[in-house]
Amino acid sequence: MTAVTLGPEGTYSHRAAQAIADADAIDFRQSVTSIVDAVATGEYDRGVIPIENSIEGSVTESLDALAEYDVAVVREIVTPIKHALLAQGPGFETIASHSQALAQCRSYLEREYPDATLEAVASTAQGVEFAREDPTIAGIGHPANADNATELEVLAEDIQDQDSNATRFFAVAPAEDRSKGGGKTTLVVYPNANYPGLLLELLEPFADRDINLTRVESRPSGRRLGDYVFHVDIEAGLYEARTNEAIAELEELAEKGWVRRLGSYDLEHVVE
Ligand SMILES: O=C(O)C(=O)C[C@]1(C(=O)O)C=C[C@@H](O)C=C1
Repeated sequence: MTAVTLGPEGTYSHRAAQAIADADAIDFRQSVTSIVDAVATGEYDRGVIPIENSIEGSVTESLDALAEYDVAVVREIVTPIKHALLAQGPGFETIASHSQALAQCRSYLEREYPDATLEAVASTAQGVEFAREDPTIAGIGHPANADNATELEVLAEDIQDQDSNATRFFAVAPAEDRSKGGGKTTLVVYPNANYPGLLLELLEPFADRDINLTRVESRPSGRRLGDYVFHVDIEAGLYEARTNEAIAELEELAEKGWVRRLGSYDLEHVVE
């Protein structure tokens, strides 16, 4: 199986991807959208993208790509995120990392490096690569990025603002690999409507059947201000009658828009 994820080598996405693919069968792209695109077109069997972080919340580019492309979600992977500060030495002026990582270390950076320039780059490993090439740049990423790299020092470890920092990833697959088996299901709903109680009505079919929601996110539809697409994760599989009944009701409520079943899947924790 070939997989594609956010590169270069050494990103957290890369670490998560190793839960579903052999290390030598993983390729890299520079953005989440290009990963989802490469899976939707069948270029890869699987893609691994970050969805949500326990400190910083949704990875909005991923949600928007899931709403735009016809792909399946086939696995959820949760990993702890332990950030280190990596540089050639203490004389750096700029700290480069993924915007999510910079945000997850906000308090540490304000306290320890209030004068440093923060630069958002495509991924944590990309920032570390810049630090490897330039002594005025430090990167934030997994400490293993410094292994076998004589030019890089780990200046500080565990710099994230909460010890419990963790990120949830989805393994995405071509639409035909969509599965009904698994304890969770992801749906994307575009009601194309706006009236008092709409969101309450959309969620009631699940409450009525005792189906627990584990995530509800709204994203702008991009069509007009105040018009939303909802991302809903439920603790039930598409193999269950109650799930299909709830979705049938949801489809009636969203008759002017659409409901997409991204598939059912199981959760995997990656410890390191
Ligand atoms: O830059 C990386 O290492 C990534 O895999 C991306 C990403 C993210 O988008 O949230 C993944 C996990 C961490 O939360 C920080 C960054």
